[in-house]
Amino acid sequence: MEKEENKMSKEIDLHIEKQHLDYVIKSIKEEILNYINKRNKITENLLDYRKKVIEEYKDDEDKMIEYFDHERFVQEETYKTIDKKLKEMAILQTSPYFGRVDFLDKEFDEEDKIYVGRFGFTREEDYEPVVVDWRAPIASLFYAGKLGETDYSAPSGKVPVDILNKRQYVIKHENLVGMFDSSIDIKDEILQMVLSKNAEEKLKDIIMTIQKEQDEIIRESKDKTVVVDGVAGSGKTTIALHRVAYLLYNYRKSLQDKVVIFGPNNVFMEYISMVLPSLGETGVKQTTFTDFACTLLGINRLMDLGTYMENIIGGDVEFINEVKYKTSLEYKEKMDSVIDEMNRDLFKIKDVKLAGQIVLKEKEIKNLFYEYYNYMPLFRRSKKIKRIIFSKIRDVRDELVREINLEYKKAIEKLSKEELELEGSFLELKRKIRIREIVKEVIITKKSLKWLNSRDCIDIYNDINGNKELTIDDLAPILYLKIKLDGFKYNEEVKHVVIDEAQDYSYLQFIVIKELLNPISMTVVGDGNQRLIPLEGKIPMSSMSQFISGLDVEYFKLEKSYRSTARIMRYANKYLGDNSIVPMVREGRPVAQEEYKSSEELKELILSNIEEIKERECESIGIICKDLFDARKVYNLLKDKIYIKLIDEEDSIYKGGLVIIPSYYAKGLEFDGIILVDKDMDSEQMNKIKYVMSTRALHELVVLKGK
Ligand SMILES: Nc1ncnc2c1ncn2[C@@H]1O[C@H](COP(=O)(O)OP(=O)(O)OP(=O)(O)O)[C@@H](O)[C@H]1O
Repeated sequence: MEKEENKMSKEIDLHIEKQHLDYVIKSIKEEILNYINKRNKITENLLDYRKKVIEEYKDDEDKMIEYFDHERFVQEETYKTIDKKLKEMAILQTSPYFGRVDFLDKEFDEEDKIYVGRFGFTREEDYEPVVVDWRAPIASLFYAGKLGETDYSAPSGKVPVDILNKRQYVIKHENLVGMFDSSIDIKDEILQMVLSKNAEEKLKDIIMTIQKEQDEIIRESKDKTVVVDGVAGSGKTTIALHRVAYLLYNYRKSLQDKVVIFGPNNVFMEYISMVLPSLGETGVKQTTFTDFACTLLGINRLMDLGTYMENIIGGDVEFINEVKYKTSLEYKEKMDSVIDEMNRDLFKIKDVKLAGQIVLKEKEIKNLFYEYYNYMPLFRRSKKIKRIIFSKIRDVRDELVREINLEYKKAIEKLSKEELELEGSFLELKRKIRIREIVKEVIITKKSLKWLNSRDCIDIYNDINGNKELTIDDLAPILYLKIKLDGFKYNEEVKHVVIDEAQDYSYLQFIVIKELLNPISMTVVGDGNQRLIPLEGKIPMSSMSQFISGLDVEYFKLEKSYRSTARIMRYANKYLGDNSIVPMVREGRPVAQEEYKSSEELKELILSNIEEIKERECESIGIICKDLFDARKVYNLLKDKIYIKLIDEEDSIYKGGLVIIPSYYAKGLEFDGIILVDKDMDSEQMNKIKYVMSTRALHELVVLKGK
């Protein structure tokens, strides 16, 4: 009986939900028409107005040009908003929402409910939203842990509520395909479904299944700098991008076009390029530190990432030691001491003379350098002081010329008419010669001021660096010199900076980003265990607040991987000497381990494993080798047997399917199945690489070990 009743009530519920969905979709469709009409109206109005203007100003070309400029601006601005709204509604129309929260508003003692979707939707004549944007403050109730008493942060302050129920929907092509109620964790069932799917070519958004610990980071206040240390696959990149979407939605006026994202390489930048557009956000600058710095510095020759990583992975001791040194705090101190020394000694200050006359005394110049303009960066100061000296030289020159002219005037005044006829032109010539001499003296004095010329910071750095080929580690120190010596500034306003794979950043990289871009806050995500670049001591990102001032830093940890199965994570953890139990959503197949003795055996093993993995419906398979040298060898073994793509340079684009990739380009990417070619001895460095390699796998991991 009870069962019957339950079934009945479920059916009624489903019916009500279906009706609600129909209502929402109908409303969206009406609103779309409404907006299209609006668009047409605006075009009509603009055309009418244009006609009038053409009539009025037909003889005034300037006015016409001015009008068309203005019209284009008005059109662009109005269409931008309307088009954005239309795009959002077109997406909402097929799947308007994915969640619902029923709650008691404790302030008004009133029951209420919200439907949460990818974008917000309110009918034009209404105030109450039909669908609430997932980024709106109240939508946080959907992502908050359990049912019961809690609150959310509204602009007016915290609002206490009692969550009564949460429901999650799967809506596809306007149809309600599934519906789940939950009293504990609403997202479990859907999460299982999402995670068991195959990897896609590009990273995707996770708005339907954001977890509580992730949501807290995404919704952290805009002035907080969040530093997230999370295991591989815990969603760090995804969270960072969702945080950007969240911040832009809630603080659009102050943040639009003022967010910069730094990623590790261009393969990765391409891989993440769809997340923000799918969340309706454009205009976010996405770059790598290398591209950013090289453009600013005008550097076009730099050791490429491949060669750099090969040197490290190949165990080039001298190179590795240099990397360690250049990324250390000690190197920053070295730059500081170079700057101090230049401040003290670069300019050998002396009296400036013109035609034997002192223009400016050494003491006066020193005073300008070390007292009056001491607050300025050295080369800005020297330029300023040079301008002052030049102007003083001009004064002295003018005075000397004035004296000569006066002397000449007096001399000719003394002459009689006859004498003037005889000597006048001679005296004039003499005057001109003397003036010319003064001009020559001015040129000499100006030339003698070479000691005041500033030096190019890249040249200064090349001297320090022994003119070696520049690598990525040299970019931050050069920028640092430019900031401190030239007073170099970035010419666009930036309010928020995201740094992904931040475990690889050096002290100076963080410092330079902060000083150049001067953001109010940052989102910094990384995983100490994935640092492939050698390092002495702790990774800088974990102590950011100690060496960077002016940021309100909050540290977070994420320990659950959503990418890999529990078995893959347990296997990968062994490379770190970590046997901790990993809480995981799915157990997965066992990790396969096989040995090979020759290239021929390796080839056969790879081919048979590809077959098997494909049979289990994995679509993307990555064969990961430690470096490019190995990757090329494996590629040559396979290329005549199967269609396979080698990712061998930073500009290669990953498009899913079957690829061979060196470990350092695979950072941040993921594949349904991974075949890990392991032919090296275990060392701390190699183990980290193997950790990165194995954690790229979602469902299957095969390790082929060379004997
Ligand atoms: N809450 C979630 N719901 C569904 N999928 C999720 C969730 N969190 C993360 N994922 C998925 O887990 C995978 C890993 O996410 P992501 O690449 O952001 O992790 P990461 O921590 O940056 O990894 P890595 O350290 O390897 O760079 C992605 O496929 C992402 O979509």
